[in-house]
Amino acid sequence: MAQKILLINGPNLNLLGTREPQIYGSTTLNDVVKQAKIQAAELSIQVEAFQSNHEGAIVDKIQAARGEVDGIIINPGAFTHTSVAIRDALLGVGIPFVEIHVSNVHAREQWRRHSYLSDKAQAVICGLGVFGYTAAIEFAAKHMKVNAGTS
Ligand SMILES: O=C(O)[C@]1(O)C=C(c2cccc(Sc3ccccc3)c2)[C@@H](O)[C@H](O)C1
Repeated sequence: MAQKILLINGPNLNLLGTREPQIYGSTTLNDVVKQAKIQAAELSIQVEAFQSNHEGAIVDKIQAARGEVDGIIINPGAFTHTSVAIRDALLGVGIPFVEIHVSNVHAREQWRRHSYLSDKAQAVICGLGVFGYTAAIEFAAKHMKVNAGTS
């Protein structure tokens, strides 16, 4: 039974690879998603990718994933540090999730060190650059349960 993972990227990540390469690298989000899907397919995992600059759209996507996916990989971007709504949506649907950050948020501004999600995440990956997405897919393949609703 193939696993299905929802990959969510938050605000401004559509600009990944186009600006601030010294912090976020030069790989575009499109390339990250392409690579994630190739890697996942080799692990018999289907990846659905979603990016939005809007908090409510991310909440709606998480709610719609209930019973549909076995796990969520989320880079919330700036919403990491602000969004109780995304926290509540993730807790509400009960889908295990991995929080990922391209940069090492703990080596940056103080305010980036707080996440509204980390204490509820299965894992938090940060500072690995876009390899963090690769690591997250590998983790998901091994640790995210197959949801009965996705048979
Ligand atoms: O490191 C991350 O992946 C992070 O989640 C990603 C972020 C992020 C995502 C996209 C853009 C930007 S800032 C930016 C804006 C335009 C062009 C390039 C970078 C920050 C930060 O808001 C977070 O604090 C950290």
